[in-house]
Amino acid sequence: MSVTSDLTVIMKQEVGKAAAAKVKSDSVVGLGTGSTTAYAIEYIGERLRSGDLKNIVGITTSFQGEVLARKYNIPLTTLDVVDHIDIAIDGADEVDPQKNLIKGGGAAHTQEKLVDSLAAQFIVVVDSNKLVDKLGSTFLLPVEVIPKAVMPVMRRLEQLGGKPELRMGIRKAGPVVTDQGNLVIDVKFDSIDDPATLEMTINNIPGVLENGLFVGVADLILVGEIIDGKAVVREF
Ligand SMILES: O=C[C@H](O)[C@H](O)[C@H](O)COP(=O)(O)O
Repeated sequence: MSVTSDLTVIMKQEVGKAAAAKVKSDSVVGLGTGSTTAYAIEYIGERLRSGDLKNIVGITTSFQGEVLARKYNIPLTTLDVVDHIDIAIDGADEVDPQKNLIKGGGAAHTQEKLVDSLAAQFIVVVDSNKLVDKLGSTFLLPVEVIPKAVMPVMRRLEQLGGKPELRMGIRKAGPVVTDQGNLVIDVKFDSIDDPATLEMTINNIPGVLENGLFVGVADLILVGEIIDGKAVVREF
């Protein structure tokens, strides 16, 4: 492992721990997806085990989250059963200064948007590499589509100025299939000037289930940074 990736892991751990510390007893907790949230789930599990945290239930946003929650003995519920979520913790692929996000690097953005947007408080956990001045600068925008809609949606995304490509699996011959059984188109936009409009425009294309723009959803961003060789967590 390189020095850079070692530091990234430390930033992710610290920010995950800081988010887990914000969970209160007797609450419903949205559990996001990804390598940073995985640390938050682990630390929530540790707090439950030590007795520092009591009587919480989690709502997961992916198969990955479900496996981790079970591993750390976090009781789970669903949105069929509860009518509110007190706090949700989730990662992001890009965060802009207005707290708008691109998510979906793990193809989980559809369930994530459902859970994160229902939470009374949505906390985002990222390392400092995820901060951008403008969304779309470093990351492609993920769009989940039903399989039959791939070609028409790609053509429409091109008309909107994007360069779409179907997400292919790593060590899998074929496309990535989401937890809902759909496919993901990743789109490069040269400049996302109006994320709110783009989010709505893409979601209006027939066959699109959800895209990875999260505009006006996040309440608090926790950023893991390395300052003078030490990991610190900054909030905004
Ligand atoms: O679909 C995946 C999610 O949106 C993740 O929360 C996002 O990709 C960030 O993941 P990580 O913390 O692994 O960078």
